[in-house]
Amino acid sequence: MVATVVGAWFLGRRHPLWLRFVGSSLGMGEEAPEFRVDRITLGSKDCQQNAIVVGDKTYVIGRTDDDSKSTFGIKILDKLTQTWIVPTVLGAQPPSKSHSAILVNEEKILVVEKGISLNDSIWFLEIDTPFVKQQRKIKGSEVVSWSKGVLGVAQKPVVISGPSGVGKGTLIAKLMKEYPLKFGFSVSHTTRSPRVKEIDGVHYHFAGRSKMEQDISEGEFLEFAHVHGNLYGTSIEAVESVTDEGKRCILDIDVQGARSVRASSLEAKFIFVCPPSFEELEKRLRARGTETEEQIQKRLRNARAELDQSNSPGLFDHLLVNDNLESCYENLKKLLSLDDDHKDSDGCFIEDGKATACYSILSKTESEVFLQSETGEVVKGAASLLAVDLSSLTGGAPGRTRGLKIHSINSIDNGLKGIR
Ligand SMILES: Nc1ncnc2c1ncn2[C@@H]1O[C@H](COP(=O)(O)OP(=O)(O)OP(=O)(O)O)[C@@H](O)[C@H]1O
Ligand SMILES: Nc1nc2c(ncn2[C@@H]2O[C@H](COP(=O)(O)O)[C@@H](O)[C@H]2O)c(=O)[nH]1
Repeated sequence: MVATVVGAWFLGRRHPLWLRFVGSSLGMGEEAPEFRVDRITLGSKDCQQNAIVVGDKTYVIGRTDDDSKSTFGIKILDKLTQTWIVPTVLGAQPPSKSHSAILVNEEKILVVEKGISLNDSIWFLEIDTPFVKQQRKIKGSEVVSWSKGVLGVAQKPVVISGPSGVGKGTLIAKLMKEYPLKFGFSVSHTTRSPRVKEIDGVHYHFAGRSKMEQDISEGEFLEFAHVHGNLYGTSIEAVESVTDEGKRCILDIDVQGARSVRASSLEAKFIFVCPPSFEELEKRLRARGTETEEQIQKRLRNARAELDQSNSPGLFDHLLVNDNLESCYENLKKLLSLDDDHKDSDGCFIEDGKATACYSILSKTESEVFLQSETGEVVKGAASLLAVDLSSLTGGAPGRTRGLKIHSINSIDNGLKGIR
C-alpha cells in the first residue's frame, strides 16, 4: 500500500521527494515500498496543513495560531460528494506546534509533533478505529479522535465483575494493600449517594446525572450502565491515569459494563466473582448494612440475572468462587500471575526521551515509520534518524495508543545509505 502525504498547500511551495528507503530493518539490497513524502519548511506562523488521502476522503489536519493559542482543526473532504465535513474531534489534542503526518493504515494517521519531548511527540488521529466507529454510531455524525502514542506495553487491565455483595471490593482492597505499586484502581463515576466513609475521588467520583450524561455523550467514557437504579461509568481518564503511572488497572464494574469493555478496543482480563450460594450472598449483603431493605431486594433480583450471565460465551476469562476469603484471594493472585516477573515496557532504545526533539516524517514501510531530525541536532542517545515500530500497537483505552517502540538508527551513514 502506498500512503500519500500531500503537504501544506497553503504554504505555497511544495517539495515532494520521491524516496526509496533501505532501512536497518530491511535486508541488504531489499527495497522498501515507495512513499511520497513532502518535506516542507514549517516556518509559517499562521497556518500549517497536512492533507492525507484515505480512499474517497481527504483528511486535512490544520493548525492555526492566534495571539493566545495554537489549535488543531480537522476537516474532511468527501471526494464523492465534493463536500467538506467538520467532524467532532474527541480526546485531548496534541500540543499544537508544527507537525508532520502520514497514514498508518485505514484506521489512523500518525502525527509527529516538533519542538517538544520525543516522549510526547507521537500522536495518532484515529479516523476509523473501533472506538471512532462506535462514537460515530452514537452521534450519528462524523467523528475523529486524538490518541497519544505511549512507549512500551502496559499490562492488560483487569475487569472484576460479580453480583453486589459477593466481595469484589474486599478482594480488590486486599490486592491494592499488598501491591500498592503494581495495581491502581479505576475510580468510577456514579450518580448514587456516597455511603458513610466513602470519599469522593477515592471510592467513586460522585456526579450529578446531567453532567455525567453530558460527559458520556462527549465520548469521555469507556463504558457506562444503569445499575440498581443509578448511573455508573468508567471514564477513559480513570483507566489511563492508572496505566500512565505504570500500574495495572483494576476495574470493579457490573456485567453490562464488562460487556461494553469487551466490545471496546481495550484489551483486558475479565474475572467474574461468584458467591458459594445465593443464601450466603444475601447474608453478606445484609451484614454489610449499607442498603435499605428495598435496595437489598433490588440488588438480589439483579444478582440472579448477573449470575445467569456469568457463563455467557466469550465474556469472562475466569470464574472465581469467593467462599473462604483467604483462599479466594490466593486464587485471584494466581490468575494475575503475581509470581511472574512484571515486564512493564520494552523496546525503547532512546536514552533520553524527555529531551526536546524536532523530528519529521521521512518515509514508511509496512511496520515502521522513519523520522529524521530536522535540526541535525542529535537527541541524547538517539541518532538523527529514528524508526518508530508500529507492529505492536495495542490500542489501549481510547485516548492512548500503547506499544510504541522507537529505535535509533545510530549511524547516519548506515541509515541513509539506502536513500537515493
Ligand atoms: N469470603 C467472604 N466471606 C465472608 N464475608 C465476605 C467475604 N468476602 C467479602 N465479605 C463481606 O461481604 C460484604 C460485601 O463485600 P463487598 O462490599 O466487598 O462486596 P462487593 O462485591 O464489592 O459489593 P458491591 O458490588 O455492592 O460493591 C462485606 O461486608 C465483606 O466484608
Ligand atoms: N458498569 C459499571 N458498573 C460499575 C461501575 N462502578 C461500579 N459498578 C458496579 O455497580 C455495582 C454497585 O456498586 P456499589 O458501589 O453501589 O455497591 C457493583 O456491581 C459494581 O461493580 C462502573 O464504572 N461501571
